Amino acid sequence: MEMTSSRIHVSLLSVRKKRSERLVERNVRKKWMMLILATMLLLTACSENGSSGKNDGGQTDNGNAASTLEKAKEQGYITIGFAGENPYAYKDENGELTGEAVEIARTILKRLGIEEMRAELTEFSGLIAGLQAKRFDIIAAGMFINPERCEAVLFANPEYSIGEGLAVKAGNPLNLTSYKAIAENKDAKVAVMSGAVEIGYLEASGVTEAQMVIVPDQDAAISALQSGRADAMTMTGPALQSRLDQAGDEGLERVMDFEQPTVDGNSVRGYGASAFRLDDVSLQEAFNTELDAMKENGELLQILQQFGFTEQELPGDVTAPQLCSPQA
Ligand SMILES: CC1=N[C@H](C(=O)O)[C@@H](O)CN1
Repeated sequence: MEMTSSRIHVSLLSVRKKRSERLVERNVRKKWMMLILATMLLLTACSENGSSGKNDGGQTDNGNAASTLEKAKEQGYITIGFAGENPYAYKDENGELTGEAVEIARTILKRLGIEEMRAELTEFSGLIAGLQAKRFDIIAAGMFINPERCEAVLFANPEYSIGEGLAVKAGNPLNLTSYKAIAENKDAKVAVMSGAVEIGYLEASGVTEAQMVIVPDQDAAISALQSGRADAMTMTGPALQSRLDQAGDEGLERVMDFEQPTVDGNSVRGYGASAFRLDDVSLQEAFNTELDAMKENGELLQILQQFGFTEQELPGDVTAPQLCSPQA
């Protein structure tokens, strides 16, 4: 009897042991399943956050917690990058930030619920890098839209359109009336701002690197002309006129019969716009909606006119996607 009871006890023990082993196995399996599931979820989240955010049409802001637009609304301000170039974006004699790009952006941002605009002065050639590095959230400098820049930033639609200008010493001693004329006189030197589209236009016209005096900003361009380091300076027509007016130097003059440059047989008329980071699609779309309304109701022209632009300089129906396309 005793024998039987001890056998029963042993067999009960072994049944319990097996049951507890099965329980442990089941728990281990469950933990593995949960681990695999968590890894899969983590990988999916990482791949979504890691997407480039590049605007390839219809894509929204990437999976970051809050978009730049939402953050700006929440904090009540947004920072713009500008290059101190009259009449696009500059500080006036009272130290107030203004210019066509600034006032258009200010009006639109207010309508988007962003009351305050802060500003970061940056050399023109550093604007795109500054935007990408998040030193500011918008470039408001009247920057021209072109396919190369569209690879790096997301442009709003253009707010104005303009041609180029050339200034020389009074009397135009070297008879420089076009970029081609500069190219043909290898002794002639032209001052041009670093990072500006004019460098490409000059190259396309045959002007060599040695003929270009590359300067960091437009003040340095006029200084180069005044000091004789350059025989000419080039920049957009309105920027050129504003520099000449400000300098009031009788020793300089604007070339009135300047022949606008062409690249590949096409006129290089520039279209200026605000620009955002590539993944700030919601900000760009909201900005464009307000800009369209301002084109329609005449407000855009009113702002442009305050800075010397006329109806001729309105951008018409030209859009950023058209100007970003290499065939444009
Ligand atoms: C308003 C402006 N446009 C040209 C550009 O976008 O490169 C340059 O002339 C710099 N300033």
